[in-house]
Amino acid sequence: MKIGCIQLNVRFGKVDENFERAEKFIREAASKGAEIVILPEMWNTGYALEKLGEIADHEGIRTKAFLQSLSTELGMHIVGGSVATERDGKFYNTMYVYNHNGELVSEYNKAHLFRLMNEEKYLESGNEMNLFSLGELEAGGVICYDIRFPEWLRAHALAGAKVLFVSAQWPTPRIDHWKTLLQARAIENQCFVVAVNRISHKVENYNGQSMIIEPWGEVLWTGAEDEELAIIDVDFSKVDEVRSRIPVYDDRRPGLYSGVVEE
Ligand SMILES: NC(=O)CCC(=O)C(=O)O
Repeated sequence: MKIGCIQLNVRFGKVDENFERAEKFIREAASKGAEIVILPEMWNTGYALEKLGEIADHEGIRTKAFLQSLSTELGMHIVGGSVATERDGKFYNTMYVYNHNGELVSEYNKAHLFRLMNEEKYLESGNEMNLFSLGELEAGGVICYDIRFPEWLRAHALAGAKVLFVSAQWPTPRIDHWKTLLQARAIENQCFVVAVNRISHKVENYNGQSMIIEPWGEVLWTGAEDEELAIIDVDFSKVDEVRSRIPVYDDRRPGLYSGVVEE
C-alpha cells in the first residue's frame, strides 16, 4: 500500500491556514497514488493551549466535515493526525480516522498528557483504546507522548493491530528518544510503525524526522528536516512473516508480569 506522510509546518494558532495547507497536501497525496494519508498532532492549532477557548474545534465539527468530505471524494483512508477539540467546555487532543468510503472508523482522545508541554493544565485525557480497520488492514493509533508507554502500544498490538499510526509534535531536543522509542515499539510488537511528526519555523523547535519502520525494525523512511509529503510503499504482509520467525506472542508469560509465579 502507498502511504502518504504529511510532515506539516503547523502554524501556531492559525487554524484556517493549517486547514488550507493540510488540504493541499492531502490532495497532492491522492494525486500521487497514496491509499492512506496521515497528519501530525494538533495540526489545526499547534500548541496554542492558552487560546483553546477561541480556536479549538467545537465537537470536532469542522475537522470531521473536512476529513469526511476529502476521504469520500478522493477514495483514500485518512488518519487525521490529531486536532484540538472542545466538548462541554473541556478540551481534548483528538484523532479522527476516516476510511476510503468516508466513514468515521475511529475517534481517540490522547490518553497520556505531556506535562513538559503543560497539556495536563488545559486538556482532558482519553480513556479508550484506538483500534480500527482500513479495508483489510487492522490498525491502532496513538498520539506522541503515548509512545513512551510500551504497555499501551502492546495492548493495541495484542488486540490485533498490525500497524501503529503515531501522530506527533515531538521537539528537536529529544528527537533521539523519538527515533529509538519508535524503533523499539516496532520491534517488540512486531508490527509496522508509521509515525508523522511536524516541522516548524526556527522559532519553534520541531525538526520532523517522521519515520516508517517495519516489524523487523528496519527503518524504511525517515522524513527530512523540512515540510514535506512523502509517499512510501509498504508491504504489510511482512508482519506475519516476522511473527512466525520469532514467536514473541506465543512466548509471552503474562501471569509472571503481574506477579504470579508460574511452575
Ligand atoms: N506532544 C507530545 O506529547 C510531546 C512528547 C515529547 O516531547 C516527549 O519527549 O515525550
